[in-house]
Amino acid sequence: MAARVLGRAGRLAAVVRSSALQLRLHGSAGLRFGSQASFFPPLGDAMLPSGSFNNHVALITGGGTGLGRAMTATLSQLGAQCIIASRKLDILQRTAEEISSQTGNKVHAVQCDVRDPQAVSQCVDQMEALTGLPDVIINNAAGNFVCPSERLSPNAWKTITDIVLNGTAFVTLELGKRLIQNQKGASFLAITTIYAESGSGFVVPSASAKAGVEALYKSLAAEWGRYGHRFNIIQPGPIRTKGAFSRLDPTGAFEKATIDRIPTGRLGTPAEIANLAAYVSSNYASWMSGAVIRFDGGEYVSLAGEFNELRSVTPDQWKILEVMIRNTKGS
Ligand SMILES: CCCCCCCCC/C=C/C=C/C(=O)SCCNC(=O)CCNC(=O)[C@H](O)C(C)(C)COP(=O)(O)OP(=O)(O)OC[C@H]1O[C@@H](n2cnc3c(N)ncnc32)[C@H](O)[C@@H]1OP(=O)(O)O
Ligand SMILES: NC(=O)C1=CN([C@@H]2O[C@H](COP(=O)(O)OP(=O)(O)OC[C@H]3O[C@@H](n4cnc5c(N)ncnc54)[C@H](OP(=O)(O)O)[C@@H]3O)[C@@H](O)[C@H]2O)C=CC1
Repeated sequence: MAARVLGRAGRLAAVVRSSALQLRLHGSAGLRFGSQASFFPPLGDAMLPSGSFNNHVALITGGGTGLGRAMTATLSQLGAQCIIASRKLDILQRTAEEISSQTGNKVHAVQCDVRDPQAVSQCVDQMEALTGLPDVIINNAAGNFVCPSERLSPNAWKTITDIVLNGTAFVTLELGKRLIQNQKGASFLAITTIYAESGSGFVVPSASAKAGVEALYKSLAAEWGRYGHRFNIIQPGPIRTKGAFSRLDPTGAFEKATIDRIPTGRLGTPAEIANLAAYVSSNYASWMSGAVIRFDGGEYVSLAGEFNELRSVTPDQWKILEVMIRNTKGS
């Protein structure tokens, strides 16, 4: 009897080993990762009641493209007057016109390189003249690319950390000081990433800078509540944008493996993060400050758990593994 069980167990161990190998080579074995996505359909409509941002002014850095554009569209649809700011004025203007014509609410385009504190100050001057100081600030602008750290030049390091950490700090401090002077409250939101928490090889300047942004926002949440300011952080998982995917997965080789490890079986969508950003920035979230919200379909915990690859073990294989485990006597 024992020999029979051990024989079956040996065969099963070979099957399990070979499944794990297949999984590593081809991305899926046993349970099909990805089929579960049908349980988690992305919804595209604005979630908050219409008019939630009436009489609100929102500044979105990097609002001309990708996730910033989606956040701008949602806030504008909900009644906000938006200002989008980044380096490329032509792209900003095109986005501003498209969104304004769809929502009927004005979107202003303001050129600003967030690495330059003087440019940031001028951008805020321009904004004050156009709309007055904002109620909502979303620090979304970023730069990134995958690169082995030993290939990074000092200027490559400086470029990313200047956009992400210094840029966020310059925008936040400039607006914070003026808001305080005017005794006006505001919601500040920073878009970071899940690896701000874990760190990650091959995007080390971005990981370091995003971790700094999180420390900045958590610190100011504690310090500036007394001025009526809330500070929150959203850590997105992978959401397809040209800006991110062309610099982080230029050949598309990692997309399938990425989706396979996401428990909800799919990438996020710009509209989903826009809804979350709108909620966090709205008065419905007026008690939320200092929060770090991971929004990644479960990717972070999936990457973290040492045994998570056992998802590829089938129910029949589990029966045999259980027998093997139960038959173990002593240590
Ligand atoms: C599904 C598959 C998985 C993939 C997706 C998973 C995503 C999950 C987590 C995602 C996190 C995402 C975080 C993000 O931040 S994405 C945002 C990406 N968007 C952008 O980066 C937009 C803006 N970017 C840019 O403008 C440029 O890319 C830039 C390089 C960041 C800045 O441009 P600019 O100021 O013009 O700088 P340059 O003069 O071109 O370069 C400055 C120095 O950097 C060096 N350098 C540039 N590119 C590279 C590279 N690819 N490798 C190495 N070094 C690089 C450049 O050489 C300069 O240094 P110097 O030569 O020493 O002067
Ligand atoms: N997409 C994803 O999977 C994920 C994205 N994120 C984060 O989401 C945010 C948006 O990224 P995403 O939409 O994907 O990528 P995009 O490249 O579309 O967005 C980045 C924006 O930052 C602006 N920007 C870059 N450098 C500067 C600068 N020096 N001054 C002002 N603006 C600048 C760019 O505009 P311009 O070139 O005109 O300056 C661009 O609009 C980023 O913070 C990113 O780190 C985090 C995790 C996952």
